[in-house]
Amino acid sequence: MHPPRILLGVNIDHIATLRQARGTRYPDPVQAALLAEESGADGITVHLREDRRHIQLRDVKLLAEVLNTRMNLEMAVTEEMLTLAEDIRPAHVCLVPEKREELTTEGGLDVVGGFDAVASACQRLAAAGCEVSLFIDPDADQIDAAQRAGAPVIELHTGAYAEAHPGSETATAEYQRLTAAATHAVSLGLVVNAGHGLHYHNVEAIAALPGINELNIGHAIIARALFVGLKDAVADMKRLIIAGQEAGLMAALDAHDHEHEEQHGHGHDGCCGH
Ligand SMILES: CC(=O)[C@@H](O)[C@H](O)COP(=O)(O)O
Ligand SMILES: NCC(=O)COP(=O)(O)O
Repeated sequence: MHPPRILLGVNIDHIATLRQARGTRYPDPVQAALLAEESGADGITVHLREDRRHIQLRDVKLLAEVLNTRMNLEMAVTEEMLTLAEDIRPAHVCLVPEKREELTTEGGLDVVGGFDAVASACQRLAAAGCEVSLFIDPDADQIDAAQRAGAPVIELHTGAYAEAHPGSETATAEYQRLTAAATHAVSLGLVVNAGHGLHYHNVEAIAALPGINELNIGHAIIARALFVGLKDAVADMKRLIIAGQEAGLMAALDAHDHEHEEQHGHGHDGCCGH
C-alpha cells in the first residue's frame, strides 16, 4: 500500500521579515498564506518570536480566521506564549527553543533538560485542542523524552544536515543521524515531521527519509518566490518532495528485496506482498 503523500507546510515568516524591515503594511504574510494554500501548501507555519522580529500577533489572529488549511504555530515554552495559544487555539503548535540573539533557530528543544515544563506545556495545549509537536535534534534521548512528555508529533531539526557541505563526511553523518532518528521515532508511534534550512537542492533526500509526515519549509520558498512567484515556488517544492518520497520508497523496496535474496538465495517471489 502506498503511504500518504508527504505534506508541505509553508513557513511565511520571511514575508513578515520584509514588511518589518520598513514598518510598512506590505507585503502581508496573510495574503502570502492564502496564495500558498492556493498553490498547494498543506498548511501554513508561522513562528511568533518573543522579540516579534517578523510575525506579529495580528498576523496569527488573522490567520486563525482565514486559513483554509491549518496553522502550525511555532513558539517558545513561555507562560506568555502558552496563554496566547490557549486563546487562539491553532490546529497545531510546535514548541521550539528561542534565543533573542540568534539569527534563526540554532538547535532543538531540550526536552530531556526541561522535561517538566515541556510535559506541562504539552498537556495544556492538548487540553486546548492543539496537536503538539516538539522541534528537536535527531537524538534518541530527546525523541524518547518527547514521547514521555506526551507529544504525539516531533519535528526533526534538519539544520545541521542542511548546513553541512553536500557530499562531505559531516553531511553523511548528519543524514545517518536523521535516518536513525526518523526510524526510531516511527517505531515509537510518533508522527515525524522535519524542517529547517531545507531548499530545492537538499529536500529530496530529506523526503526520502523513512516515515516522514510533513516538511516545513520557509526561507528557500520565499527566496525563490522573488524570481518565479510564490505559486511556482510552492509547486516546484511540492514536486521535489514527491520525487524524494518516491525515491525513498523504491530504495526501501530494493533493500527489502536484497535482504530477502540474502536469506533465501533466489529472486523475489512476491511472498512479502509486493
Ligand atoms: C523553529 C523552526 O523550525 C525554525 O525554522 C523557525 O521557524 C525559523 O525561525 P525564523 O523564521 O525566525 O528563522
Ligand atoms: N520548522 C522549520 C520551518 O518552519 C522553516 O524553516 P526554514 O525553511 O525557514 O529554515
